[in-house]
Amino acid sequence: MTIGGKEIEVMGIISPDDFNSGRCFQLGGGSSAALRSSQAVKKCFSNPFKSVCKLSSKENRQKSFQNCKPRHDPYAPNSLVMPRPDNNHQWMFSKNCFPVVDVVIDPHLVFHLRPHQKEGIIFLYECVMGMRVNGKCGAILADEMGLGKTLQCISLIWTLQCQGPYGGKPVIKKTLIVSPGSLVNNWRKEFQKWLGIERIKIFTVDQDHKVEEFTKSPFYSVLIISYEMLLRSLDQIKNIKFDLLICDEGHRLKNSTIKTATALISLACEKRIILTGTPVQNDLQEFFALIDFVNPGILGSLPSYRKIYEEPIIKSRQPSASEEEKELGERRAAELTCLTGLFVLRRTQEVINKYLPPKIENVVFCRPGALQIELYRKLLNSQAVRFCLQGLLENSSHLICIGALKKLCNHPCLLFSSVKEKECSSTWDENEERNLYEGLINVFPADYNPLMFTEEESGKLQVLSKLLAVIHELCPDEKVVLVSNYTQTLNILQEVCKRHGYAYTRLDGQTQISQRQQIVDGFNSQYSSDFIFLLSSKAGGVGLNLIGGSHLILYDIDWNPATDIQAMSRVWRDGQKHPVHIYRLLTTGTIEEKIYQRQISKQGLSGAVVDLTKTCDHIQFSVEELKNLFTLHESSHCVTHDLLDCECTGENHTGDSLEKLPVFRNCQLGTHQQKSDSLKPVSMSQLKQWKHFSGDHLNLTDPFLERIRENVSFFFQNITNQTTAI
Ligand SMILES: Nc1ncnc2c1ncn2[C@@H]1O[C@H](COP(=O)(O)OP(=O)(O)OP(=O)(O)O)[C@@H](O)[C@H]1O
Ligand SMILES: [Mg+2]
Repeated sequence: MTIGGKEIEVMGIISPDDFNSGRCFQLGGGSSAALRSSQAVKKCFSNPFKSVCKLSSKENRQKSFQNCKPRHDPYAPNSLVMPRPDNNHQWMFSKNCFPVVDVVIDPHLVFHLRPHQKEGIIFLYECVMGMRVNGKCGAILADEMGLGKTLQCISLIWTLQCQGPYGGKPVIKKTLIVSPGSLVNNWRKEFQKWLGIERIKIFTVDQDHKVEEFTKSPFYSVLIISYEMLLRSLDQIKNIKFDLLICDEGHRLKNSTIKTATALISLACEKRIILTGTPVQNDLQEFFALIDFVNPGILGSLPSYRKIYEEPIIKSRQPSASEEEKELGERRAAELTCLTGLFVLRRTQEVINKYLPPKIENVVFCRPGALQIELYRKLLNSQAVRFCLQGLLENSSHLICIGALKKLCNHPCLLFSSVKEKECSSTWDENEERNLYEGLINVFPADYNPLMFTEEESGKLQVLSKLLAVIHELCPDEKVVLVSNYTQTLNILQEVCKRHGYAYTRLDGQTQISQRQQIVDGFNSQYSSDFIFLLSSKAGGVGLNLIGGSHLILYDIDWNPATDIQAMSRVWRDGQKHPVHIYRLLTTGTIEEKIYQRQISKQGLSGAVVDLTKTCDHIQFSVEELKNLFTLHESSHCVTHDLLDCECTGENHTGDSLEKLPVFRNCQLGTHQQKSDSLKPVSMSQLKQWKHFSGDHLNLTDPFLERIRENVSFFFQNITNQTTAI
């Protein structure tokens, strides 16, 4: 037949089943199962006599086979033995027909491993050995935060470096680990923690230790480098033959056009592992980039992936989708999950809950101070806000208004400084900030000095100050991690520490990368005298272990729930000895409550909001939404509670424990594989199940909350691992 001027010949018929699942489009046109190495494999022709001839001397052959013993006893109790390769794998990879030898994880490591880590190591081993997907050696380990992805990788590296299934010959010689700058030394520490300093020689790149040193020395087998440094040393790195590449916090590779991604893609190494605590399936395009990075070509080209998977899946989710479209989308999503599930592994925090102490999570609604309320009203009445609500201003002007309100919630002195700064700026006259700040200065006392700020001026600061005092008094051995998104706010918090004489340490974007681990270690050490760790969530939210602290206070809220949840996970981790107390401070009735509601409502969960790189700039607001954002609720104890349709009057509503309720993730691949996922914020209905009470409630059993109740209008509380709660 002729279609569009082209002559077409029908060569065969695709079964509806193969078409609907999308299998007919995959490599070789077979089923996805054909990708598994256990199925028929293609192997380039090689001379079948070559290897036999080489070993033709019986003596030689026997000699070399005699040495082929497992490095550790596979039959010892509790031994962790890797799966043996099947016949096809042996046919593909066994050089010189060496006998198959058991690969056994070092018992020294096995002793420490949690069950999920043992499974994870087997999974990684099978992936990088090409035993799960024929001819592909990549994996994504997307376990939630704190599950010990580092230890799983270290176990893999140590094993592959000393052992292999064919004649016991090591599989890898050199490994490249790329991580965010602040985690480079954490990797070094973890290597030392689990393997000591003798077993494996690792090299970390920094200002004083250049890649050349690694290249010249035969001792080192592992190179750890930050993403930034990698770009600078790419030429040298390209000249080194790495056998294994690990990208920590690798979700940053989700955009294949950014420099770091193109640099890493250009490396020849085919055994590639991405580590990330962030769910990877929230955006189908980004998902493709990550999958294509670890296993290039497995999903075909980007245009064909779009046509076969992305478009039908997205179409099927539209309310207007026909039954047929829905069915096709679901089948394609199922096929994609099935295919990628072979080399993507994600376990949730629940698997380590039982090893962790109780976690007491509080959302604390702080009453704003009088000056805050007055300034808030003034800002809402400004011309800039009014123009925003009429849709009259430029696209981004609402962001300026939101920024000002958020600053005010943290402390009025921050707003004062911004106004003063702008007054001096040359662009002030044309700037819409002028419309926003007009007349604001008059609300401040005439002699207002931002450096002499008081705690009473900010509801949250007052609560914070009391909270620190009660922790210091009741738990003198315990420490606090104090988190903010803003350096300026951290300055204020630091000043509060100084005024009260609390010893503190600080990590923010300006902290030298080389010093970061030292600061973290200092704080975690039992000998440290620091009481407070001031942390910028943008600089240190991901990957850090701050188990020295058992109280974590989130001073401000981010649009992106993932930023907050990442920060909150820094203390409730393996190794934590004390019950963990988390306090999330919000100013009652203000924009902070609105942002919180957005985090936990359906709307906030749409799209890829659980992605750390997404900021407020990505959010589109309708005029209706802006109206809601720019409203101050002065008479409510808690607007969030008002929205819950809860019948209680704030009289200690003891909800069910959150643990009983499933928490669902927002996964673009559909509902069929949704699982509990703690990176996703609680939903409105789950929050309703939390214990909650107004600040006026009489019987507060929590001594910490008791001390701050005067400035608090409402609390929500949830305890995880309550059975062991102290
Ligand atoms: N089996 C174990 N026993 C005791 N401690 C462990 C074990 N596994 C990991 N840890 C410790 O738990 C902490 C968290 O581990 P790690 O930093 O590897 O988490 P992660 O999965 O990379 O989390 P994130 O996504 O936040 O980076 C580390 O201090 C690590 O030493
Ligand atoms: Mg990590």
